[in-house]
Amino acid sequence: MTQTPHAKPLLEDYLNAWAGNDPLRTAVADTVAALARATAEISGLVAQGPLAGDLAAARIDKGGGDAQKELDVITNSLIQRHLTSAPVAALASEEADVPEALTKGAPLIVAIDPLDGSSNIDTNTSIGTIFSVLPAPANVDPALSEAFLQPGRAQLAAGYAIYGPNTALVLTVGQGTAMFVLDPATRRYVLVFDRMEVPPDAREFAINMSNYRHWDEPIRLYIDDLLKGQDGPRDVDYNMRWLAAMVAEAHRILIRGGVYLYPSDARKGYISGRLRLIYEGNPIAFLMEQAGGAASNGSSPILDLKPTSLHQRVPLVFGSSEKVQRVARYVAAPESIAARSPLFAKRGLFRS
Ligand SMILES: O=P(O)(O)OC[C@H]1O[C@](O)(COP(=O)(O)O)[C@@H](O)[C@@H]1O
Ligand SMILES: [Mg+2]
Ligand SMILES: [Mg+2]
Repeated sequence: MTQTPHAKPLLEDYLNAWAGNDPLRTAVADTVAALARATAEISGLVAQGPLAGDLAAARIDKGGGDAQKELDVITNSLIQRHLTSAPVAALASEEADVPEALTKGAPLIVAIDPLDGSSNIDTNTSIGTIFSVLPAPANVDPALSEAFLQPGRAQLAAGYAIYGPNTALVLTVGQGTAMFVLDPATRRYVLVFDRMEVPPDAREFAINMSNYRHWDEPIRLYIDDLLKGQDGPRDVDYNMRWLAAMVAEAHRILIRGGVYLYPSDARKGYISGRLRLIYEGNPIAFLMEQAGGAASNGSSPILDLKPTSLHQRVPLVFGSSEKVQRVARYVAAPESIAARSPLFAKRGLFRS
């Protein structure tokens, strides 16, 4: 007798099992399913590359490193179109100054980075989409920016799609971080990992080293100590990666561990780093915490921050919790770092 292989759960199965008969959860499940359909369509477009036109063509340069590309605009309107049939009252996007009103009276609002890693579009390297699902607040018009100024802990779901050699969707609805892969044959997302866990002891860091001279002293000292490898306080050699798309770094860290840093620096426009709190920092932080990792602005957990404006930037450190905590110790103790002598370089606070 031949055995029928167990069908692998689809994203919809996972969402339905989680939602049960709960109306709010069902709304979240429907919204995530709509976002997933949007990312599957984006994946098809990205796979065509230059055959789909000049997706990297420049649109407007908004400054602070945010040059808008053709694909930023296309993905933004595509996601908006998919969300019109979901229970979403308003959509905020990196690509729009103010939120867009969608379905009146709907219980949810969504914030997105429709295309993360725009500088990778024409190089055939990984890019992604990031999303954050929040409750529509009771007393504020959901289409106002104020509606989105909720701490990351209020998120009901968050995730990203990564368009790499395969397309994966990584999601949390607050019961761990799950990973789905888009089956190219069926165009459905299939569950691959139910509960991802950031491996605690990877020896990899991700930071844009070209900004070294612009960083504050604690970040320079932290990275200096990693670079010293076996001869320094960490006692082991580290490897460095920089993929220029945060989703790709987050994906690697969820699978292999390590730490990502985009700190504030002295360049014009980078006083609070580069990443946006509401639709980049918060969803990634939720995914990291749900996978046993952590995310901070160098001192406080990202999810505890109360946003003050829709497109607010935030210094961002995420990955294994032990590494995120160590960065915070460097940031909290600049005097002792400045005071340390070569004698103490291999012992004490910075070795722990
Ligand atoms: O070019 P830089 O400064 O290293 O920045 C790379 C960073 O910028 C980002 O691409 C910003 O995202 P967008 O492409 O959505 O603007 C991050 O994902 C990435 O980590
Ligand atoms: Mg981005
Ligand atoms: Mg973007």
